[in-house]
Amino acid sequence: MREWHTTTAPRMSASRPALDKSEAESFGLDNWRDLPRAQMPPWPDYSEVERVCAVLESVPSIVAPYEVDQLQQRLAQVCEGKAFLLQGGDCAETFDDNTETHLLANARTLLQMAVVLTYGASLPVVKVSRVAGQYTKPRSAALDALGLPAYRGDMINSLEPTAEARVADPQRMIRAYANAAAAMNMLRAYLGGGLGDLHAVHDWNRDFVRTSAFGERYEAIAREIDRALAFIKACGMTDEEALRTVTLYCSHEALALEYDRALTRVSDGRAYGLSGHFLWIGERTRELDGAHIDFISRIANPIGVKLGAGTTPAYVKQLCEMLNPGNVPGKLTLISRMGNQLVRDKLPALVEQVRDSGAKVVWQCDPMHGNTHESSNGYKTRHFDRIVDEVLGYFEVHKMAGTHPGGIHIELTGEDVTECLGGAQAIVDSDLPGRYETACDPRLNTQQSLELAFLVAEMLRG
Ligand SMILES: O=C[C@H](O)[C@H](O)COP(=O)(O)O
Ligand SMILES: C=C(OP(=O)(O)O)C(=O)O
Repeated sequence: MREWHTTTAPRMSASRPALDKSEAESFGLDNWRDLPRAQMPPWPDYSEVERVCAVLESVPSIVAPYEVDQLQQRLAQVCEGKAFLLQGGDCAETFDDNTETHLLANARTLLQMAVVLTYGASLPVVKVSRVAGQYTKPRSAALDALGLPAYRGDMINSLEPTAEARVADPQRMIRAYANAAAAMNMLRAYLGGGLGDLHAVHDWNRDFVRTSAFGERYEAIAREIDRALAFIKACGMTDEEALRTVTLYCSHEALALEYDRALTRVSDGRAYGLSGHFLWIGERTRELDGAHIDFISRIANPIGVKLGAGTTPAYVKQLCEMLNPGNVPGKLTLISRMGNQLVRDKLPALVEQVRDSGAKVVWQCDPMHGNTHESSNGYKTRHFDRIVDEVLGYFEVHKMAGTHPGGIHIELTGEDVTECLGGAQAIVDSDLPGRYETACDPRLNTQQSLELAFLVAEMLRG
């Protein structure tokens, strides 16, 4: 817990499922069931869903309430302009890729980006991974290009292109829970054991340092960190524990509401969605009178909502009132994803509305989802230049408004994939088939992610 050491012990009371229907009702935890619901998984047999949920209601949760509260406090720092939020990970986690290698590679990439941002911008960085639950995907169309039911994430159906594999299977929620629990268990073990140890920043990616133009810049930062560590040690000020350990929070889109509801627990008189620390609602499911916004309004977690280019100031006003009636800093994150061509036109009115109303929000930029196109050879891709340009536009808008550009939200992987174009490796259309491995949308690879971190650190300094 490098950045925010506290002397007060966290609250450790255990959480439990709602005692009965009336307690659940008092929190409104099931109101969403009677509301219109976009992107409903096409469950063939709802009684099977209910049986699965009964199991999930009694299992240990993925995260603990005190961690959720702690994240909200850290996001309050972001809200006040004293920290930066870095969120990233796979577009869609898969059961097959839930391996030690993949999880560590993704975590390392996020931690490296955080080092670049922390050092480059002299700001604490709150690190949130898209992990341990990012198993559902909203889709634009019910059928895919082959005419099969669309893949909706491993929690719902299988990517395998057969009609049988694409049937929504409630048992997959149990597998998603087991995979999420295993992922968190492993990440906690490695993070506690020194995965993010600042003394080892040189070792995190020797290949990257050897092969990338940005490797030398990264190594230069690592050398400076070494010197700074030697200095504070010489002054007798080293808090070894703070330098060795790091907190990485987990997050996912709250899309399959049955899953997130079944993992909701009560603690100290509040209902927590303990399937993850941070849950967000996507662009396709954010209707104010819809099921998703209702469910997320009932839980005590810090929450986010994606905002596309069609979002109006009136919508944002209502959203803030509904999701953060107490105007608590760190509770609500607004994630703009407008595309580089629209961010400068559409975001200012939203930022000004929020600023003028006094609503306390964390602003975050997702420069991925508004910048997707099809390559000449038929791959869903994104160009690095457009991603950078959207982040630039987002910084410009906040500079004009005098508000804090609180964070970024990225789809990335620590693998050397070829899914997004451009960057220092100058990936072009014909490179895409080389390692195009995503289950849904294209992710930045390690080099592109670090390159972006350097550019964002410069924007934050500027
Ligand atoms: O990750 C976001 C969405 O799930 C994804 O962009 C939807 O993709 P589609 O338009 O191919 O359905
Ligand atoms: C689906 C996602 O984004 P959006 O809702 O912004 O399209 C996502 O982040 O996975």
